[in-house]
Amino acid sequence: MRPLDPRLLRYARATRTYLILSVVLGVALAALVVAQATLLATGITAVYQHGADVHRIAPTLAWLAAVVTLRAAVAWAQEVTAARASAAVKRQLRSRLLTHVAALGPGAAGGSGTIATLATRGLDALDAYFARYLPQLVLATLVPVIVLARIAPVDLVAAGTIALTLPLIPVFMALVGLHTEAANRRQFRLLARLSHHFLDVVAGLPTLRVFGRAKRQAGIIARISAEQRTTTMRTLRVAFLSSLVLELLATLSVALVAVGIGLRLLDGSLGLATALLVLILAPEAYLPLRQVGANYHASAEGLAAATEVFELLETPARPRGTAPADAPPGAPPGAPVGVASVSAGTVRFEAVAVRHAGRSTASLPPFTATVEPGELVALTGPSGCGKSTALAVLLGFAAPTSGRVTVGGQDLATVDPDAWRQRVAWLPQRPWLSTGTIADNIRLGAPGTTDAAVRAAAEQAGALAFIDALPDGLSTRLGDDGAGLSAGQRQRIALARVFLRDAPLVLLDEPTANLDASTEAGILAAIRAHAAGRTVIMAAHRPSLVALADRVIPVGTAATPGGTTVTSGGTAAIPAGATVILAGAAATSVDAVVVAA
Ligand SMILES: Nc1ncnc2c1ncn2[C@@H]1O[C@H](COP(=O)(O)OP(=O)(O)OP(=O)(O)O)[C@@H](O)[C@H]1O
Repeated sequence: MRPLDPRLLRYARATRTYLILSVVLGVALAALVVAQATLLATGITAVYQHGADVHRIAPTLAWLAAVVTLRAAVAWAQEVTAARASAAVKRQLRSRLLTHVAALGPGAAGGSGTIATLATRGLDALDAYFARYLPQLVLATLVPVIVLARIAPVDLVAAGTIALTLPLIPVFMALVGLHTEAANRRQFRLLARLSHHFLDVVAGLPTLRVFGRAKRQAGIIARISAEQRTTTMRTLRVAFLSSLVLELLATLSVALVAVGIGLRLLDGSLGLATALLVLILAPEAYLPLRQVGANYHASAEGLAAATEVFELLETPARPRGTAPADAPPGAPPGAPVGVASVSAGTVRFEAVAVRHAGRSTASLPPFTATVEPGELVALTGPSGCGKSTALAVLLGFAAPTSGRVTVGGQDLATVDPDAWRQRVAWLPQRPWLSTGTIADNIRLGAPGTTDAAVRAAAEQAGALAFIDALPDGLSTRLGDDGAGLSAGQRQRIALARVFLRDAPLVLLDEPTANLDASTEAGILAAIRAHAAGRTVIMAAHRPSLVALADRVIPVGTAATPGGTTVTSGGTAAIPAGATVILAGAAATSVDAVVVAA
């Protein structure tokens, strides 16, 4: 483990200021240590030689009191800057982590449990690194140099002894460090795995209980916990042993200096004041190095977590939102491209294919389609053919492996994804609701809208009747992910969210999947009304939903370029010898296939 990971300076600017302050305070502290030792040696020698003459030693005592007070003040300043720096660094790293995880998109960042552990407990462990390890590291480089500079002119032998023995401590520390870095990372990974698994089990507890697997999961958690305990104990063992070795080394070194001084005092080749000065200063030279060793282990966990954060930050997000090198003149490479021109344009999938990492087959086979502004289209096809994936590409959650999507003639890959998403409203297949009130949930995509508008959107989505029946109406607080609502109710709240957001492009993934026929009829009419002046693309299975569309676009095998798409309610002439594939929901809405002689 490097004592100071340069990435910490890059990703957390607060580190830089803190390091500069630490060095300034470190120099002040080292100078005060030397001053204190000098004053002590002078004072003790004066008392020894002239007796306790208050007048003679009063100035020394006054200076000593001043130095001690100053030393305390510098130590206090060190603590305060360390605590502030630690808080600032954690805030900067957390915010970068969350922004980057959002940019990576769903499922791309190693699991929610891992990220939650990293962002909370993991980064919190950086406190020890900033508050204890880094200041000591700065002192460990400054104090020995300043102490040696003070001792060398008065006692070269002692200075030589210290200079020879001091490097042994960092050498041993490096040896120990080689061993502990891997152990600490392993320990942290185990902790992240434990959190991830725990979160997963808690979320799936009802299912696990019904299928009789809850005990087994408890067993797995117990096993991971035991592994984590063993690793922690191993790390602690190394920590304690290395502290012992470092203490021993420092004590022996000071003893060596002391014996040398004693012998030279006896034969009269060394004065009492000098001997005292060296004796007081020698342990101070070793102290910060010993402290670095002792604090190394406490801080290693935080640094291991920070390393994991850096690795995550260095996972490249999809290159969306930046202009490619061959962008048209006026758009410098890497510059985000505005969305004004693309917001209301034609959406064109040009042979867009998606293959997720680790999958042998394409999630979306080459898909070509054009959706004109103001159209309401249904993407149809058998389950798993790639309808949701096509929507994910439009949302910027999945990157095309080949082909491209253009909106208003502009490649979506060159558009700033956040700005683009502001023009989009989305109803996912499994809508997510946050803890908070129903009104907060509906307002998610349109913050600041009035209560009346929220009510109107809820009514449009057929949700107002059941919301009003709840004790607190729109102010009813929901549990985790909408706990306390039925699937159909959750869906309608999510739909109200879409209706409230005034977006020119609306993406709906099976918007009526969980609704009964009569509720569905109302929702279909509401979708139709909302579609006026907007482009709506729906992933659809149900015939009623497919029938609502102006046009049906098959996804998957039927969507071969050059094929014939039959508009809802229309007819098509199919050339002789052509293969006819009636895919998914489209097949159910075909009234007749007449084969001409
Ligand atoms: N994040 C992912 N990682 C790996 N494979 C994925 C991922 N998302 C989807 N797939 C795969 O891509 C294929 C298409 O999935 P998609 O959800 O787009 O289908 P769909 O047509 O919307 O299906 P349904 O009608 O059942 O909702 C599936 O085989 C699925 O397993």
